[in-house]
Amino acid sequence: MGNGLLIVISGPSGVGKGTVCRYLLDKNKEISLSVSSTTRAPRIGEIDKVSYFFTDKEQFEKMINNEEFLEYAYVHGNYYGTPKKNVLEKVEKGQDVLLEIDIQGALQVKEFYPDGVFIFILPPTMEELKKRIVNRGTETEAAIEERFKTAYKEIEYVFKYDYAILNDEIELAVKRIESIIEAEKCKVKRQIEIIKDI
Ligand SMILES: Nc1nc2c(ncn2[C@@H]2O[C@H](COP(=O)(O)OP(=O)(O)O)[C@@H](O)[C@H]2O)c(=O)[nH]1
Ligand SMILES: Nc1ncnc2c1ncn2[C@@H]1O[C@H](COP(=O)(O)OP(=O)(O)O)[C@@H](O)[C@H]1O
Repeated sequence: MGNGLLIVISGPSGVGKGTVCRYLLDKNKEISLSVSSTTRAPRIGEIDKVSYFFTDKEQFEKMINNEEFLEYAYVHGNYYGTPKKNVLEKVEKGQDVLLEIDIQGALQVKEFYPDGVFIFILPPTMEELKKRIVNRGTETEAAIEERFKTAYKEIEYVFKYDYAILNDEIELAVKRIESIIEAEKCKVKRQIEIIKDI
């Protein structure tokens, strides 16, 4: 059994990463989601240990010092990190693991795991992106402005990724990601053992 896929998804705030990932995971039960730790306060509807491991700055910094993170970053005034535990073990056991993380984190993952599949989600337009952040209704006006301003800088990093997915329609975006996963699994380098056995 070869390795599973380490799928990394990034994109600006409000582009629909969370929504697209939820649809993808609902339809593909074999993909496991890496739950991140964060010092951000939970939004209404978010569940501790399911949406994120919600923690405080002191605890997070302790985890950094104990090298408990695969990667971490400071985003929009808060820490976010992928707990090391499980992710690589799962991939090595052949399981596909999904990381929904920011660009700084994705670049760290790419450094030591270049075999990952790096996907960037794009909005149809910047106007639509703004509309989505505003309509989600989870952020203060200042937080919306901060996220929107950062979005312009973030989008420039699309060129560091393997794939760009336009999130115009959720179902279409999910289908595009499923096609990428399918194609990645067909790569010769991922089928060496199967090919040898023919
Ligand atoms: N580096 C890193 N970024 C993360 C992690 N978890 C979430 N993020 C990113 O942090 C950013 C802010 O996430 P969040 O507060 O949920 O806000 P949203 O993007 O507006 O939904 C997003 O770009 C997430 O992809 C993580 O474990 N590591
Ligand atoms: N393809 C889409 N078309 C219209 N609205 C969308 C689409 N994808 C997501 N949304 C909406 O945009 C808002 C932001 O989505 P969310 O998944 O929270 O983004 P992110 O995780 O990237 O910050 C939510 O209100 C969501 O319902």
